[in-house]
Amino acid sequence: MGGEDKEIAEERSMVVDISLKDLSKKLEEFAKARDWEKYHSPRNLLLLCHICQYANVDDEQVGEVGELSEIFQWKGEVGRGLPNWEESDKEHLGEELSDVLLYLIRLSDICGIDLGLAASKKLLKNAIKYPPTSSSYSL
Ligand SMILES: Nc1ccn([C@H]2C[C@H](O)[C@@H](COP(=O)(O)OP(=O)(O)OP(=O)(O)O)O2)c(=O)n1
Repeated sequence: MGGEDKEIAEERSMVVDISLKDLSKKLEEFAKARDWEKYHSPRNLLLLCHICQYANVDDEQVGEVGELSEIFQWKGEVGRGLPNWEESDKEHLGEELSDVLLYLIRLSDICGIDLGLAASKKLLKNAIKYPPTSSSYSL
């Protein structure tokens, strides 16, 4: 089995409940195997993640958050659980959400930020700022 086939077979058999750290490691391996580490600078990753890039007038590229927004464009308000959406649309949404998550994880890793730890600390900070019994604040 070739290197690429082996990588794909491993991905298929992967457990679903994966940690941010494991994803981070997989992204590092993915970039290394393709010699893409040189492209994964913080600035490039941020651009790939969310900014519309115009290489020239005929070549418009939308960052991953842009692609995510396009899915919801013209759909109006959407109900919880996405009732009436085609399965293929839901699958597409999952892919675009994943692209955003993966670039954020890679950006964090390249910047030396432990995203799981940072997010846990932020959750705690949020809980202190907005106590559950308090009704005196409004969003
Ligand atoms: N320099 C790159 C390019 C891609 N990827 C990975 C991370 C993303 O999860 C995915 C993004 O791939 P594409 O740029 O091909 O984007 P899409 O999959 O969204 O394709 P398209 O824009 O054609 O819908 O590939 C990466 O790590 N580093």
